[in-house]
Amino acid sequence: MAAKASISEECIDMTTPWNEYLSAKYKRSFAYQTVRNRLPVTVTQVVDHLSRTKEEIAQSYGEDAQEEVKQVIGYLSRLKNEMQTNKPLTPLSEDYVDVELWNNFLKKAEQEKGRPLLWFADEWLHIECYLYRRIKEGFLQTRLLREYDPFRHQKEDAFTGSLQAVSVVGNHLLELSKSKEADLERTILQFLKLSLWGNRCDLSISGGKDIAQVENPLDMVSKLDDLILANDLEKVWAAMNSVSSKSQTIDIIFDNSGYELFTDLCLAHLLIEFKLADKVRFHAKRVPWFISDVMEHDFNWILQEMENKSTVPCLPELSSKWKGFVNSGRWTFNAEPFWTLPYSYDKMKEIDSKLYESLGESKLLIFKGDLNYRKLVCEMNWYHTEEFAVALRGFQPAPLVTLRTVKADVVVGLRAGQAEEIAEIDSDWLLTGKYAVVSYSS
Ligand SMILES: O=P(O)(O)OC[C@H]1O[C@](O)(CO)[C@@H](O)[C@@H]1O
Repeated sequence: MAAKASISEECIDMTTPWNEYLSAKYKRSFAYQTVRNRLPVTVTQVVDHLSRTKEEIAQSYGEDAQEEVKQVIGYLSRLKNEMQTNKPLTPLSEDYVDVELWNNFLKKAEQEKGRPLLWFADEWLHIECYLYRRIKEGFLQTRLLREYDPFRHQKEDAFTGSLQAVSVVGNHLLELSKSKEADLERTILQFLKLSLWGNRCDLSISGGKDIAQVENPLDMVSKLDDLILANDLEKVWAAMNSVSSKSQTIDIIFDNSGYELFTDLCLAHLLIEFKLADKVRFHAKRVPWFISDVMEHDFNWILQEMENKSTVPCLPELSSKWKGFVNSGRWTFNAEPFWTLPYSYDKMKEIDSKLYESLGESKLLIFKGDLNYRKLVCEMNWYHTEEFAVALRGFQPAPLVTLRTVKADVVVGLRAGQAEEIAEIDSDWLLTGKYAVVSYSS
């Protein structure tokens, strides 16, 4: 079959049919809005940022970096054009750890479809992941900017803009961990909710605009329970509180930097302090991803930034504690390439059996955020009443939970009639992060 070129030929004026994969080919879907409007804006913002900061970049990376910035800008402009004109997805070419895996994926998809993948014809998950990986490729084509993260400044601003909320949560955490009378279950549930609602603060949904936690988060989370549409928090607590014969390791698969990362680390702190885990393994991204996702430098930066913030006394204290967790191996940081491949998690066993087996050693896997959710439920337009365990399609290396605010039009595990009731009062309910789901499966 020949690859069609124009978007108007490719796209159908309808919503996504039930039990189909989400795709920009359905014009009345969030996938379409994203590929048509939101992703080009993301690319433009990177271009603007590079143009604005090329002198600063040259100061840090050397004079030759100015030319390389121009080269990346040219590359990104061509990439945007490819997307906007529905061109075929081309193989990756630069030398990098995941190139073969990505190219195998693209080749296999082409064989199956009898044509290359197209921006407006194929699965949204694959397309959106591919865009972020191509942005990385623009930098890989340079000599000096291979490791440059064009979203780093936004991620750092997001944390600095949330300092007030960070300080409230940080003080509360220190009080609780020093208190002899803290109610373990209540405390863990509260911090699970802080980490859940921390996922509202992501830069990809806000189109990269400043997003910070400004409300008092302790007041906020106590009022939001009605907005958790599927709520397995009690089961999560039971899983954490159990003594597993396998291990006392808990894994957190990170989503965003900034305030959300801070809340995840607070939760990890309590897991160690309250002896619910003897080790917490973090999993993050190896390449700049969905604007605000955590990378190793973001993790290191937040610990350092906290150490330097002597105006907020709880932060240096927490930083020193957390650096201690890292140095003693009770916290480990991993950035496996699988997390920035396009695959949904039902494919992990086949594509990265080592990672699957390693996750299998865990007492509990905590998946943060919307994209992890999309990958868990294979990004299919399931009926909203479908069971979470069914949507996982066999992905169950260990007991797992998703802490996700709803920012894409896929959600499962609701009771009959619930989706219709919410849609009646809030037509955008799937897209704004106002609602959340906490779904557990063992
Ligand atoms: O940071 P999160 O929670 O994974 O969200 C990523 C966001 O990016 C999107 O994928 C759209 O670009 C949304 O579906 C989602 O809201």
